[in-house]
Amino acid sequence: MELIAENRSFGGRQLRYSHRSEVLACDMIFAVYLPPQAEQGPVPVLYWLSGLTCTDENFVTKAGAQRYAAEHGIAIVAPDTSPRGEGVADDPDGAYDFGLGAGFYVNATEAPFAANYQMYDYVVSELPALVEAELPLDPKRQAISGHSMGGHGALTIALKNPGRFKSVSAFSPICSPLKCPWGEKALGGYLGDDKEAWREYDATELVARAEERLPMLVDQGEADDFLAEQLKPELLEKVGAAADYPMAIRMQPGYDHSYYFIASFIGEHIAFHAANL
Ligand SMILES: N[C@@H](CCC(=O)N[C@@H](CSC=O)C(=O)NCC(=O)O)C(=O)O
Repeated sequence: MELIAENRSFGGRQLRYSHRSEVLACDMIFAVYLPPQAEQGPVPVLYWLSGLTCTDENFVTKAGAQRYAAEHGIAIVAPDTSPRGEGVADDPDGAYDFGLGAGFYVNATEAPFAANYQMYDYVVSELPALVEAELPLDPKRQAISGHSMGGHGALTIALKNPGRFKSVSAFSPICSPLKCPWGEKALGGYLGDDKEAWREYDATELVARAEERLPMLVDQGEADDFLAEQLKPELLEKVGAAADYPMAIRMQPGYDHSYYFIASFIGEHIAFHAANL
């Protein structure tokens, strides 16, 4: 991997790398924040998955997470949200909710997307192996979080990999892609018409059959324009209660879907992960 940008931040380093992804069959860019504690030895790591239209940069420049990551001695790895580059298939109409910037953290099986859109394997396997080999990260202390499409990614990846993460959190996650327009479009496009395959990437389905009980924190703004149609935290809450899965779902009055919301609570999310790492 090649270092392409570096900025000192809260005593640590905000880094940006490019690399060739074999899994995605394209060049990729990702961001890493290393707290000052990483100078002394391996530190725990939080993976952050961003939402629709984002690159690795939205979270890094807007969330204000570095202050809290430095305070708690946690590294943050923030990948891009889809494969990139010439030849990578996109939404035929250039829509923002499918294709580039909208990989949904699944392994596509449908042509032409299957050639590059393997974001689940990229986030679960290829990227962690790369950063663990090159940077002072402790693979035994991992957590995962994300926003909207990335909240769906964080919840599903944590639930599908018991024993891997110490905690999971999400801001405004798409709680059931099986039951919302964003999810129906993306899972249909990447996985085809067989909804059995979709169930493997739906947090409500995965909570219902989960064996592990992972500390889980979800924040959702009550003034979020996407809340009723796309996000539906009530579905996650209902299945969590039925499965006796302990989760904190906090409705936050007045907050919308933006990074102003994320920046307001990212400190609490990082403290939550720090307490479990
Ligand atoms: N219509 C909007 C939708 C894009 C949007 O709101 N993206 C969110 C994530 S939504 C769910 O995954 C986001 O994080 N945007 C980036 C940002 O920096 O705010 C549009 O295209 O404008």
